[in-house]
Amino acid sequence: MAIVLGPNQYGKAENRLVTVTRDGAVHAIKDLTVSTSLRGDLADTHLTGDNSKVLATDTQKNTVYAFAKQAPVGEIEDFALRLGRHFVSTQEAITGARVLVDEHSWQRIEGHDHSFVQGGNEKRTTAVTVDGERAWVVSGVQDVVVLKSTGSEFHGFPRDEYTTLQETDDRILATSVTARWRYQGSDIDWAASFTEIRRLLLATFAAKHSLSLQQTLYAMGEAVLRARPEVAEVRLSMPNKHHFAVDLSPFGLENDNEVFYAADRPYGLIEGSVLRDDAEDAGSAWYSLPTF
Ligand SMILES: O=c1[nH]c(=O)c2[nH]c(=O)[nH]c2[nH]1
Repeated sequence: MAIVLGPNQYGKAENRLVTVTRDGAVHAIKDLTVSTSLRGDLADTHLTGDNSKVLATDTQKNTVYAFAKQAPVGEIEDFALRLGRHFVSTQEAITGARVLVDEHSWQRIEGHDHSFVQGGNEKRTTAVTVDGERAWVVSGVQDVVVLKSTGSEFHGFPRDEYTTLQETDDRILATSVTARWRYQGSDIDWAASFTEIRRLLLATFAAKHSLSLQQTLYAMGEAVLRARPEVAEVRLSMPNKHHFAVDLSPFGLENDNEVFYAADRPYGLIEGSVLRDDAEDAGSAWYSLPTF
């Protein structure tokens, strides 16, 4: 038996980067969390401690900030591609890079040139994988909390000796959508694509009469794939944020689907992928991404 080194990568995780673009008195900000990971001929440092091929994680961090100064950050996909290609093309031992960027949302305070309000927890995300000459882009949106107060049913499920859930033809449906979509190619109008995909996801959640959150999940992915040829696959992770109608009968009151207990845990967790059956292969696009 021999013991060998398996897959490995290393980098600087969660660099917090904020840029201010000064267009006269009117400023724009970008608030990003950037993680870099490099792969390649890295056995020496693991086996002997020889670091001659190890571009320090501190250097990777510095590169993120220097790149933000040297050219406009632009769309997160472009920024991640620039960084990933830089590491692979300038370090002989480095054959692959993974760059994750989360963009935190800020909105201008109405009428103000340089004051902003944070737009909640929602994040726009990208995960760029560079492997030699090839690159994969998986972008997404995280923690988009949505709720519909009707248009959702759940019934027809099996009843065994442990089943207590009542069937319902009218319930609240609420979830926090995390979606990631894999692009085919990298010559894409990232901003327009993101805006439209986010709109399609929300419009479908709202419009689809739901018989299960699973059905809603599939419909959301399908809507994106039907409308956006640049997307090969959509992965969705959607916690079912249960809202239970409160039993008001002890107080002599009827609850006509108006008063709910919003449970925070446990929650159903519905996850799935919707994809084209002729999509180009995913390579290492999803490798070590925090999706199922
Ligand atoms: O949309 C739903 N899907 C389920 O699988 C499920 N299970 C459950 O208890 N409630 C729900 N709702």
